Amino acid sequence: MELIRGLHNLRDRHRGCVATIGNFDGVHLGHRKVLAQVKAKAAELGLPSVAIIFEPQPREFFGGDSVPPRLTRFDEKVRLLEAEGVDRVLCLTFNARLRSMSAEAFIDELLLQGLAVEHFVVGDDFRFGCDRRGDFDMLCAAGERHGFSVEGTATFLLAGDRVSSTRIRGVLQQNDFDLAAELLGWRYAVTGRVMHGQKLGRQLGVPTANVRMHRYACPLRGVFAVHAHFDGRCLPGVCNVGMRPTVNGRQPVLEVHLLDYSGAELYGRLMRVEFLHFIREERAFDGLDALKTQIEADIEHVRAWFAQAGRD
Ligand SMILES: Cc1cc2nc3c(=O)[nH]c(=O)nc-3n(C[C@H](O)[C@H](O)[C@H](O)COP(=O)(O)O)c2cc1C
Ligand SMILES: Nc1ncnc2c1ncn2[C@@H]1O[C@H](COP(=O)(O)OP(=O)(O)O)[C@@H](O)[C@H]1O
Repeated sequence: MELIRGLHNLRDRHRGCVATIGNFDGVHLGHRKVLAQVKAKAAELGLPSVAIIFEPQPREFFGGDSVPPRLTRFDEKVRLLEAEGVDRVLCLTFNARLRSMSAEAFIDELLLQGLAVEHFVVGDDFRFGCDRRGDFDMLCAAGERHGFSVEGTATFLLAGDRVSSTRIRGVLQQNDFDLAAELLGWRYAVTGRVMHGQKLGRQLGVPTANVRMHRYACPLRGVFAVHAHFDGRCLPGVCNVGMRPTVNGRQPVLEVHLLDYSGAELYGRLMRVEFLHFIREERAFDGLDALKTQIEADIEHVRAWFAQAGRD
């Protein structure tokens, strides 16, 4: 798989392909259907398949309060797209320039000059270009003029509803990790480097690996039973995702206490934290003693859950 960062890195050899475009946050089953359509057509035409994505995602560029939490960071998204067998990922930087690009320029610079697409797969509700003026009909008309075909994607349903990143965020917020895994095609996890915290954990007798999160973080809050993957190992743990009101935390953190771990320092390791089961909401405690008592109870709760679920 080839990752192309930005329109300016397109070369002549990238011309001629079957492409699709979107945020692909989560690379869920709906996305996979679209990618399967792209790959099938690419195979038929003997051309490479290309997924065009944005970084940041457009709503993150516009900012404000309504920015949805991410299901996948950029590198995870690219890894999942690669696993789906896409030949190329073209990542467009969503900035002021791209934002103000007209729909006509979008077709001309990206689809015609840049990629010379022969077939374009896109949802029939897809909007593009400055102020979202471009739509499916405009793409079809451009296709007829310039000799590329355009194909709409069918809505993909599972358990009666459309599979979408928004639906999956909602399912995760309800802590239904099994349904989320079905919709995603993978078990929801957050991956990041273990960084230094306030060193309070060890003092409390409960060391916690603090995992760096994406700035548009994670849709979850609370205490969970998790599997932590690092260095090719998978260990059970208890995880808190939240603001840590008891110690006046300022921003959301994700921290994992590994049950029965006494190995090497974890700082700097890449850790993947898979969510299995919701335990409770985060709370503000009246001091560290009360917090410590609760965390000890959480650890017992999680041990009992693993024992009953037979999952560790
Ligand atoms: C299982 C678990 C549950 C936690 N629950 C809460 C909570 O309800 N409220 C809170 O303020 N902090 C909670 N914490 C976070 C602790 O405040 C945190 O682990 C402690 O401050 C250590 O931070 P450090 O890793 O930066 O040293 C929890 C931590 C763990 C491991
Ligand atoms: N069972 C464990 N679970 C998580 N981290 C552990 C465990 N045992 C030792 N550690 C180490 O302790 C560190 C966390 O200790 P802590 O006092 O909470 O420091 P910090 O505030 O820097 O996270 C981890 O990054 C890891 O290197």
